[in-house]
Amino acid sequence: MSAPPDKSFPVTWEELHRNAKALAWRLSEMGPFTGIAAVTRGGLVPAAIVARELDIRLIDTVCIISYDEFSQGQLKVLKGVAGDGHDWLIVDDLVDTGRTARAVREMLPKAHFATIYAKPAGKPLVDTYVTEVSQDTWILFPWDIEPQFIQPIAKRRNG
Ligand SMILES: O=P(O)(O)OC[C@H]1O[C@H](OP(=O)(O)OP(=O)(O)O)[C@H](O)[C@@H]1O
Ligand SMILES: O=c1[nH]c(=O)c2nc[nH]c2[nH]1
Ligand SMILES: [Mg+2]
Repeated sequence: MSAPPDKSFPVTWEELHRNAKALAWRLSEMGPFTGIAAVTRGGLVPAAIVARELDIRLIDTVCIISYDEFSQGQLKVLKGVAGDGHDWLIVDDLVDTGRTARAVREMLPKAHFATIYAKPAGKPLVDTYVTEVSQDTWILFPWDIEPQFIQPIAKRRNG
């Protein structure tokens, strides 16, 4: 198991819900969208929230493996979506290096690509996002974490 980057950005379920709704508000001024392609697995929860807000019932998945915990591995596409993405919305939780977004965009070039979080390297690949996070920060999603004791910052600094 590789270690997480030093800087982390933990996200609670409430924050995620709020930010996914903020994304839906922005997207509600665009479209309308025929359906949503959720990029698994991280895009599944945001896609469910956006689908509920925009009353979209047609949901498909683009299934991609890119990271093994914190390290980027070989990109593997397990499943795509038919068509060129015209009038479709792609939803993922975040763009980091942009490698996943690039691969999905090649599959569905006409779709609108939306994420909740964007790091600078991936930002140009996204049409709509809510929050920018610095490149050296790891976003910790609520499904990947649980509450536990953590050292005060001063003690962490002194080794
Ligand atoms: O911009 P990139 O550097 O390509 O990184 C972004 C992608 O990495 C994560 O997926 P991951 O491969 O970890 O799979 P998961 O969604 O199943 O957690 C995240 O959900 C994005 O899909
Ligand atoms: O949970 C995650 N947090 C991140 O910051 C990230 N970047 C790529 N893949 C990621 N997964
Ligand atoms: Mg993902």
